[in-house]
Amino acid sequence: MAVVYQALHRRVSSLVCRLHSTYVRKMRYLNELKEDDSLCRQAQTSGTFYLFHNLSPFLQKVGKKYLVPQLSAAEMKQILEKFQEAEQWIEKSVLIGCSDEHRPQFALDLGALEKSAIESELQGSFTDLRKALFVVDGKDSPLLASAQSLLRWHDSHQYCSKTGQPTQKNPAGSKRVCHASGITYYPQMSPVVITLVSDGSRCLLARQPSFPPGMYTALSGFCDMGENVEETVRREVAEEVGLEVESLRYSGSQHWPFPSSSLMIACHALVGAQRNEISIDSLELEEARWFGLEEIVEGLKREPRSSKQDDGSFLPWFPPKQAIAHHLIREWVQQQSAQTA
Ligand SMILES: NC(=O)c1ccc[n+]([C@@H]2O[C@H](COP(=O)([O-])OP(=O)(O)OC[C@H]3O[C@@H](n4cnc5c(N)ncnc54)[C@H](O)[C@@H]3O)[C@@H](O)[C@H]2O)c1
Ligand SMILES: [Mg+2]
Repeated sequence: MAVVYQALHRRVSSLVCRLHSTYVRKMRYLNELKEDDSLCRQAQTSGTFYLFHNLSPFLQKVGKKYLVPQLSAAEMKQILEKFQEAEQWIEKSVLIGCSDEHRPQFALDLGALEKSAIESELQGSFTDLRKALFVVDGKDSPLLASAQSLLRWHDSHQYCSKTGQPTQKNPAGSKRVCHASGITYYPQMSPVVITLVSDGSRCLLARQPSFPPGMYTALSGFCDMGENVEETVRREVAEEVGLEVESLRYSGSQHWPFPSSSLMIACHALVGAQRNEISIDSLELEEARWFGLEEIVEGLKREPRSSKQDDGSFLPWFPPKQAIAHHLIREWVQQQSAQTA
């Protein structure tokens, strides 16, 4: 009876869904896959798979382009049959999206297999995510970033933190359950604010000692428990550069996979033009300083490689367009240019 009811429910849902836009249908379908384990198991057999090896995504270089191949379940089966360690591989996959035609997309980490053997079988290479995000087509970057974050979360949540017993993932990978304690764990992200501080005519960028030479970016910091976004912005700016924010404006947000999974919340903040003396927290920052419009415009044109000078020093350059810091800096340029026009 339950099976008949479920089938009927799906049929009614699909009829209702046809009345909705492609986007709404897609989101409803993905949600169903997360909630309905048998539907998700079926979907695995008709889905496509993005591959990772110890969290590095699989890429194929074709000419000058780096492609992110998606393999069908049949192709996966054919390849993985050759590897003993790959038994029950499909159960380890996690749902990461679906095409407009409702072909589900999964991600799978093949870290249990020998990397070079699987690379030669697949004719491509597993590439560090920090490199991969910046060489693949723009539409593939967010997918790789969120897939890696989800795979990382599963890898580090295999045991219940209360009982120490193994946790089990659902087929979609949208949660893990400890059957001993009954606790359900959901994938987690850390909220982080990123703030471009301006004093009205200049903006403030900083460097941490671990940054590549010459790179400056906006101030960032993890939200503390109980804080709202405004409080984190004010605290981080006070802690890191000793300034008091007078007003702030939300700009946008981005999922960021480094060092694990963060939700970057980007804001513009204003400090008083008379109260703009920087005093840096030298435990976190190596340098922080004000940049004028011209210097920012020049810096945006520069690439890391072209920033090195003959004497070995580096001219300032800023994060690439894949990072939300880049958009904050561009927005500031537009705003300043409009003011001075
Ligand atoms: N996408 C972008 O444009 C962009 C730009 C700048 C920074 N970021 C990201 O923002 C993140 C945070 O910036 P930050 O390093 O200046 O933060 P931060 O100023 O809060 O300092 C980091 C320190 O905070 C502590 N901390 C508190 N909660 C933490 C948590 N949940 N996870 C890890 N550490 C925690 C740790 O001691 C850590 O060393 C960085 O990891 C970086 O990857 C992204
Ligand atoms: Mg910081």
